[in-house]
Amino acid sequence: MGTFKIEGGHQLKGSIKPQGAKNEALQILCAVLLTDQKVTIHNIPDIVDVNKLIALLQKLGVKVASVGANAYSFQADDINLEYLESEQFKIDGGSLRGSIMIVGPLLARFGKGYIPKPGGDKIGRRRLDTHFEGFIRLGASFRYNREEHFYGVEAKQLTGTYMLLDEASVTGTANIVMAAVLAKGTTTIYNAACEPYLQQLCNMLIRMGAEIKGVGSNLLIIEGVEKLGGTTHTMLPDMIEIGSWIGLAAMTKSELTIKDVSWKDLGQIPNVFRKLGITVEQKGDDIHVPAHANGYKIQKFIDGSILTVADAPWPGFTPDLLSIVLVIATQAEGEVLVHQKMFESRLFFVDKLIDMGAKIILCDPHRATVIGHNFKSQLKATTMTSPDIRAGISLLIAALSAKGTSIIHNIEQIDRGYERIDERLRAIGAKIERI
Ligand SMILES: CC(=O)N[C@H]1[C@@H](OP(=O)(O)OP(=O)(O)OC[C@H]2O[C@@H](n3ccc(=O)[nH]c3=O)[C@H](O)[C@@H]2O)O[C@H](CO)[C@@H](O)[C@@H]1O
Ligand SMILES: C=C(OP(=O)(O)O)C(=O)O
Repeated sequence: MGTFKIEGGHQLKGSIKPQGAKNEALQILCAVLLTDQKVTIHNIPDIVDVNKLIALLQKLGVKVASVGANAYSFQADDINLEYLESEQFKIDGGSLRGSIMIVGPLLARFGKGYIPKPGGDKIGRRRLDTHFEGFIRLGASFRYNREEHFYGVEAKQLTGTYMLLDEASVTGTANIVMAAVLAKGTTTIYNAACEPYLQQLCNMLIRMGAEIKGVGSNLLIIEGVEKLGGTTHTMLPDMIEIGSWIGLAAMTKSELTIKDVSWKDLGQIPNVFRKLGITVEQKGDDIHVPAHANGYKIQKFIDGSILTVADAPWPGFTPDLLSIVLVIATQAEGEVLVHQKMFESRLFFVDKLIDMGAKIILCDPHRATVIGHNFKSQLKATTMTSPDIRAGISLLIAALSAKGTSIIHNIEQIDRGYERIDERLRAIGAKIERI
């Protein structure tokens, strides 16, 4: 178990460039299975989950070559389907969430897709019904081995159809889209997720020869094609990292510039932080957060009632930033209700913040009320364990703002989604060590 030692209470300064988006990378990497041609991908984040997926693709027979910093080419022209039936695949496929998205491309191109129960954060129930119901609608047969938690779909030929997804699942939509692009006829997907991750995936598939209408909306119409070809793709900056750095700047009263953020793809993110009282300035395509020497004040709703920040499928606010909202609210002036609607076990980490002196009432597994200190009382350093990726980064931000030296264990959770985080934070003045 890896550990960070963090000396808190220091102001940071400078600029930080976000990595390529983790959740986009996991979709895009699976899409290379849809063609026997070469696909070159730039701005791939060097993080544990993405590297695990690349290793899995290699074991499947995909030829992977480094073509520069954070850039690789992939060629899936000699796929080894036997790996899918190996014991090793059960270990590899079960070690991250993103592996679930190899199923759609494999099913569409090779007639079968298998996957063990995927890993990822333990943040509540994470069902896969949307994925498999979609494949079944396209004509696949489905089986599930309950003892081994092993899923399988098979079909000689997928056939386009109309489907209304039971929920706007991000990875579910990606998986179904990747199956439908090679199905026979027209597939209409209503209640599709439309996060920038998915827009990027659809645009890449279109460049590979797919016919997709409605990109960016919750109604996708896909005309199946026989074959897809190669392309080049560049990942967007990671919007969750961008939100994390806005929070980090505010909590540590630091002036930070977040470089090349792709403002047009940030949706509600800048405004939600503004509602928390944080100044988020647009400078070209950068975000500038000035030092909040006098703190920041949470806004109220027009009628004077307490602000609620809740998650929702895009263009709603992403659930992956709610843990960060929660931690920065602990030092704001005012109160906020954080409502995590999607996941039922993502707020339990507030215990650790309460230990550090934060005023938080966990109302139920989905809702926490935070009463900010307005920097009148500093959080106290402590020893903690990171339960999941976003709680992990939130605890790290809390530790950087706290008085004294904190220890965070289980930092593998943070490394799964944040590239060389200790090194990058040290470059802006953070006192953080990997021990
Ligand atoms: C690898 C990857 O891309 N992971 C992301 C992906 O996970 P993932 O694709 O696994 O998440 P889903 O979009 O399937 O669902 C997330 C949760 O929200 C619930 N739900 C979803 C949609 C909906 O309309 N109503 C509803 O209640 C689901 O039951 C589930 O509990 O999307 C999540 C939601 O943005 C993010 O937290 C994850 O970081
Ligand atoms: C929940 C997340 O990731 P995953 O879906 O990979 O567990 C996340 O990125 O916040």
